[in-house]
Amino acid sequence: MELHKAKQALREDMASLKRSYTKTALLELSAKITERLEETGLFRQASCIALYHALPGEVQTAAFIEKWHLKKRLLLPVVKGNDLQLLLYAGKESLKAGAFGILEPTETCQPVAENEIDLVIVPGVAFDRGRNRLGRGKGFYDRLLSTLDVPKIGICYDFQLKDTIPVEPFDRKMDLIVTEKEII
Ligand SMILES: Nc1nc2c(c(=O)[nH]1)N(C=O)[C@@H](CNc1ccc(C(=O)N[C@@H](CCC(=O)O)C(=O)O)cc1)CN2
Ligand SMILES: Nc1ncnc2c1ncn2[C@@H]1O[C@H](COP(=O)(O)OP(=O)(O)OP(=O)(O)O)[C@@H](O)[C@H]1O
Repeated sequence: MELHKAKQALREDMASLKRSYTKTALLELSAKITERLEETGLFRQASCIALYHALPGEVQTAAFIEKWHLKKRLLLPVVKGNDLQLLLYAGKESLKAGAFGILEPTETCQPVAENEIDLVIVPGVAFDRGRNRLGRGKGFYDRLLSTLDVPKIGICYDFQLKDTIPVEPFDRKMDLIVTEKEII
């Protein structure tokens, strides 16, 4: 299927672009991105926020999570079969490496009712100016977001932001995209 191939090609382009940045450079950009995120009304007004623990190459969130987790309720995803479950983050000791090596909350962490979630912060491989998102191609976030009627903010590096990306009917648009250079 053409669209599928175009998505795959874009994922490969992004992977090689990311390799041209050092870990330190990406950490500095991540700090700028999360500073901008903190200034948005959606973030300031939210008290219960679903976030993610980053993989290398994604916008890094570890410092941000530590900064905010005593001030707001933060949820992190756990891969359960084909779905993501969101559990309440309860400090570093409550995390362990799960599917794909991502730090995930353990079983001791509490689930939170969907209607209590105020905001979802979403990772992505690429985004576009129409606020579309391209993920890793497993549909985890597409499925999660299709059942959550909650504002979504995509965070990415400026080099991950394209004019347009391939979109399929099940892809969910973001309400906002935050990069180190702009908010869309
Ligand atoms: N930080 C972070 N957490 C997340 C996601 C994410 O994209 N980023 N997810 C969003 O879905 C879920 C996990 N899904 C993932 C899906 C694929 C890969 C991954 O590494 N894929 C490899 C290919 C490996 C394979 O095919 O087995 C790759 O992309 O190179 C990682 C996470 C939940 N947590
Ligand atoms: N709401 C949904 N319900 C069931 N399956 C879905 C849904 N959304 C997407 N999928 C399936 O997930 C697969 C992957 O979709 P896509 O390539 O858009 O993933 P992605 O958005 O890049 O990845 P991810 O959401 O994991 O970050 C698609 O083939 C599609 O069949």
